Amino acid sequence: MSHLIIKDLAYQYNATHVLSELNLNVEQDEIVCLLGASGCGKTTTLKAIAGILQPEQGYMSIDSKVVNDSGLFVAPEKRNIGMMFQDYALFPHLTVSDNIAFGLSNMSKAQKRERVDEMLSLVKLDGCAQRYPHQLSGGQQQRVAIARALAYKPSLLLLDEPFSNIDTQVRFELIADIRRIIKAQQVSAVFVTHSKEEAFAFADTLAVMHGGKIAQQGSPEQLFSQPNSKVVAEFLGTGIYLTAKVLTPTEYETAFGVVQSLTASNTNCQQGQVYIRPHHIQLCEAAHSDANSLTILHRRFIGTRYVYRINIAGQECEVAAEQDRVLAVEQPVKIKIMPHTVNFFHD
Ligand SMILES: Nc1ncnc2c1ncn2[C@@H]1O[C@H](COP(=O)(O)OP(=O)(O)OP(=O)(O)O)[C@@H](O)[C@H]1O
Repeated sequence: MSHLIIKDLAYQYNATHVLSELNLNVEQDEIVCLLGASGCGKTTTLKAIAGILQPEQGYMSIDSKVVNDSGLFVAPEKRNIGMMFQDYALFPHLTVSDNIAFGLSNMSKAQKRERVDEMLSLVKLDGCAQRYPHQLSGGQQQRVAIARALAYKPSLLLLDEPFSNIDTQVRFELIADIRRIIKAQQVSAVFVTHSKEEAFAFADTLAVMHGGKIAQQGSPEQLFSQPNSKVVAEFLGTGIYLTAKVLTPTEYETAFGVVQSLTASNTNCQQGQVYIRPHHIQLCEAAHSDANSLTILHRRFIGTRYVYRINIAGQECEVAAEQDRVLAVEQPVKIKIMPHTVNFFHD
């Protein structure tokens, strides 16, 4: 049985539908990331889960307890949810220790101290109990925020862009740490970001939102290699579309040769488009310029190698060259599409 179940959720702001027919499942101990373009409804979904917003319709249960249904709405404070937001939201006038203890009611002083010490050790801030938030780095403040959110053992944790204020250099270290902390506490979590890199690093499962719904939910690998729509394919990474004719379940004819797929498609369509990601395209030198060759528009050094900007079928993309060869701008080149699990979308 899933820990969080959302069925057919709808919400509107001032008669504008923001969420409609939204379905989402979060398993016990699972971290699900809501991912999507700005304004697609991620924060609204979190607020609906928290009970800060009352949905127009829909069913929702948390840990087998129904919190939303027709004629039923459970108040936020009765949902046993922990929250963590991008701006830390720590109380500036309280010490780290008092911030963590803030939500702990119905506990003796000794129990509170024990729980705070346990949380400080979990987030590796043992020596910082008496400091104030302004005496901590951004990453340390987020560790306090997660300690506070987890201190009263919530049933579900909601995180809204918790890493967006953190310096890029330490961000991925913090992401790995907070993931470890959440896993150690065996709590289910819903995390919101617009960064797919953060989503890949933090979540077990991604749920890509589009048009107020979940367009697809699955593992990062599944969504990246088998997107169910162009929206999901494009959101998870750049690529180009090539007009394609289905020759066999594993072969697609394009203007750049036959593209081999490593998995068989079960489409009945003959005609459509294949979405090719840059890392499946290889550039090779062309002896001379002809109708089938392309031209390098720009060359960029990225530390370990060069990437080249070319225009393929009217779409610009950056691709790597064969082996370690260095190619020149305006040099004629050909492309080779490597065999891979091809994403085919019918017309
Ligand atoms: N209080 C509000 N009143 C009216 N419209 C709102 C309100 N809050 C959000 N919206 C609108 O609802 C839509 C969804 O907003 P939401 O904040 O959920 O998106 P989001 O996916 O979290 O975006 P972002 O990634 O930019 O934070 C947007 O079009 C937004 O302008």
